[in-house]
Amino acid sequence: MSSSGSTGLPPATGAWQAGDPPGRRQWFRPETVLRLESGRELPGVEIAYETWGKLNADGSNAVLVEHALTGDSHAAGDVQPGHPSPGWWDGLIGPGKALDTDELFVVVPNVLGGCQGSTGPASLAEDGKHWGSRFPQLTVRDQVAAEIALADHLGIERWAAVLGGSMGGMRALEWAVMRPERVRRLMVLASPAASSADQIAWASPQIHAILADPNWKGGDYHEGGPGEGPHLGLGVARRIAHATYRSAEELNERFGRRPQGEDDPRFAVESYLDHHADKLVRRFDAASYVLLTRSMNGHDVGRDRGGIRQALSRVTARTVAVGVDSDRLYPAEQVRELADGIATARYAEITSPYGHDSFLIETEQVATLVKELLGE
Ligand SMILES: CC(=O)SCCNC(=O)CCNC(=O)[C@H](O)C(C)(C)COP(=O)(O)OP(=O)(O)OC[C@H]1O[C@@H](n2cnc3c(N)ncnc32)[C@H](O)[C@@H]1OP(=O)(O)O
Ligand SMILES: N[C@@H](CCO)C(=O)O
Repeated sequence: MSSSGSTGLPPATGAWQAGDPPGRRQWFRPETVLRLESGRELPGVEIAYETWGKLNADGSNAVLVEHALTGDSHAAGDVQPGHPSPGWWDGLIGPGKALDTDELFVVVPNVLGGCQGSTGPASLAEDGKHWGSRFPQLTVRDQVAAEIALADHLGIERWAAVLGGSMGGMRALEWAVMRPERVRRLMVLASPAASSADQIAWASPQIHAILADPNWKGGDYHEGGPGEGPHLGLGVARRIAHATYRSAEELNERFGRRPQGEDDPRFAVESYLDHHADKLVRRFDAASYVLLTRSMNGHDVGRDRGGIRQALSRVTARTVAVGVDSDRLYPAEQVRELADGIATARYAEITSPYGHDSFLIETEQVATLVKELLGE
């Protein structure tokens, strides 16, 4: 069982918490200390991950799926008594599905710095106390470095495919740049080669909302136990973020100017954002949210590699970069530019009213693209 302790949250409804049955989760603990891009060292790393299917004899059927900001290793569902637990890419992973687990060995790690089993600010450090503010800032490359150690541990020399959306797309792309020889195919969904000023700007009020919450306590709130975190700040952050994850057209069409109810003074769209905020604070740690958001802000494949073009020229994987026509956070044009920079890439576009979240919602379109890529 992981040494990850309380995430400082109210009781979770859907996500794994210390004390819950681990389900199909497994933990990998590298024997060596992880040396970070910053020069700092991170000891006691644990990576939680889940797998579906079986690795074949020559190790050629392994697929890595990288989750987005608030996702986790539970990409495909399973049902345990008392713990029915759907996965966030259920429609894509399973027997006979686009990622056919009768044929493929699908691996989904929880990102390093996250709060769903892998080591992060809410985990216990070697002194038995929560890392809290002492947890070092990570880069996307640090997160991939931990996953490279996991791949070594699992005996996977080369992934048949690495796929990810949004923050997961950043890790997928870094894999293909850092270890081109280990990535045969690559799918990057709704994700850029480098975070833009606009994306960093939207992240800024989210981070400040959490830091301004008196329960943030400089990042050292975890000792208070569940219920003591900066939930108000995290909820505000989620409201801002969730609005950027959907398109203006969808929100206007779906909610209009409708009030939530006769006795409820909120607009329906406000109630909708409140609901998503409430759900997130019950399943996610605010310090992980801040850390991962900063990792995304720092994402730039061109850093210390002679620029983006130079970095992308390293990629040898058969690549599809997928934009969403209604994505206002990671605009399709930015994803097209990414595809243009990779000699072995093509660009594809999801047509949807749902904005950035379409990579989680438009299962049929994503499935078609996945099948095409795996057939190449
Ligand atoms: C098991 C887990 O926890 S999964 C963890 C991993 N999760 C992830 O990786 C992604 C996180 N989730 C998300 O990003 C989003 O929830 C998505 C993209 C999956 C949601 O996509 P959609 O299916 O389009 O859902 P949508 O945004 O319409 O939200 C539906 C919810 O809003 C609620 N809702 C709709 N209108 C309103 C309203 N006016 N007031 C209040 N609530 C409302 C619905 O009741 C529904 O609630 P529920 O999810 O608790 O059942
Ligand atoms: N809804 C997604 C969007 C982030 O890309 C998430 O919460 O992870």
